[in-house]
Formats: sequence, structure tokens, C-alpha cells
Amino acid sequence: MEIQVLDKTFVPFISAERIQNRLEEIATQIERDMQGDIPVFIGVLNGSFMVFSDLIKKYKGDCEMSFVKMASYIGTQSSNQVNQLLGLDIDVTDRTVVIIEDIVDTGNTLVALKKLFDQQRPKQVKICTLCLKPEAYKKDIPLDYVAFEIENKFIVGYGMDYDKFGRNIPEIYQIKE
Ligand SMILES: O=P(O)(O)OC[C@H]1O[C@H](OP(=O)(O)OP(=O)(O)O)[C@H](O)[C@@H]1O
Ligand SMILES: Nc1nc2[nH]cnc2c(=O)[nH]1
Repeated sequence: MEIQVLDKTFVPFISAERIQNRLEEIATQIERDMQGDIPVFIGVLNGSFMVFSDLIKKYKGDCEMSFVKMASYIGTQSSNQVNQLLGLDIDVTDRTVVIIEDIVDTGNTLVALKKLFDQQRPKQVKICTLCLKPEAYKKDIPLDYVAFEIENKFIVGYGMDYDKFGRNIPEIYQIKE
């Protein structure tokens, strides 16, 4: 069923069930990769709040967590300028950091995040994203955990907004063109 968010129409794209199944697999993969390390999960607000919450509930090992807040998108377009709105409140020196994103698109946000974390000399920084748009992503930062590779079209729901609306939709919708 199509939905309307503000002036745009969206069609169903990734169901809540598919999201949960992939997050289960990724949580298991991260646990296996940690090899005794206690990771610090970092959620990138606002968009990652749902994926962060669901993923961390599926992670069985010990972990710490915190959030940073970055913003680059205006409407359906990347602004090419990433602003840090809320900084890091945890010392990640010598720690394994797992950054959790809802989506990697141009990668501009990721570059800003990587810079922010590398300043603190962590042991390693792993990147986890629910969605990746491979056609749009032209940066060379490797992505460690990708739940869904998607085409280069705007999506909404499951934490992701269109002009501040639609974040509360429990599954992902794609723009109808
Ligand atoms: O790879 P990029 O082109 O940088 O796009 C990805 C970023 O865009 C969205 O955030 P946004 O800036 O819209 O802020 P939000 O999380 O508050 O929605 C999303 O949550 C990612 O952080
Ligand atoms: N809501 C939303 N935010 C994004 N940020 C980068 N790409 C997207 C997208 O497709 N949808």
C-alpha cells in the first residue's frame, strides 16, 4: 500500500520482518568479530535510533553505548555539509568502536564521523549501516556490516525522515517516481 509523507508518495520497500532478520544476522556477526573485546556502540542521531535500539537488543555480549548527532540532509538532498550537533561524551581511546548508521548515501557523514573518532585513537572503528546506496557512495572508508544494499532512491521510515516526518513508520518505504 502506498503512503503519503508531506507532498511525496512512497511505496513499501523493506518489511519490518526482513529488517529484524538481517539485524539478527548482523548482531551475531559482530559478536563473532569482537573476539573478547567489549565494543562501544555509537548511534548516529537522529536517523539511527530505531536500528540502534533493535540491533543492540539482539547483541548478547557485554557492550557500552553512546550517541553523536550529525545532520547533512535537507529534504531529499544531501547538503554536502555535515554539522556535528552533539559530540562524543565517552573516551574511546584504545576501544573498539562500532558506529551504527541508518543509511550511508554520499558518505559525507561517514567521513566526518571517521575524522571525529580517529582523533581519539581508538583501537579500531567498525562501520555498521542498515542501508547502503552503492551507486552514491564514492568514499574509500570500508563498511564492515551492511544489512541492505539499495538503489539510489530516497527512502523513509524506520528512523529515516522526509523533512522531519516519517521517522515513526516501522518499516522502510521508497519514493515513488
Ligand atoms: O552518506 P550521507 O549522504 O552523508 O547521508 C547519510 C546520513 O543522512 C542521514 O542523516 P541526516 O543528515 O538526514 O540527519 P538525521 O539522521 O537527523 O536524519 C542519515 O541518518 C545519515 O547519517
Ligand atoms: N530519509 C533519508 N535520509 C537519507 N540520508 C541519506 N540518504 C537518505 C535517504 O534515502 N532517506
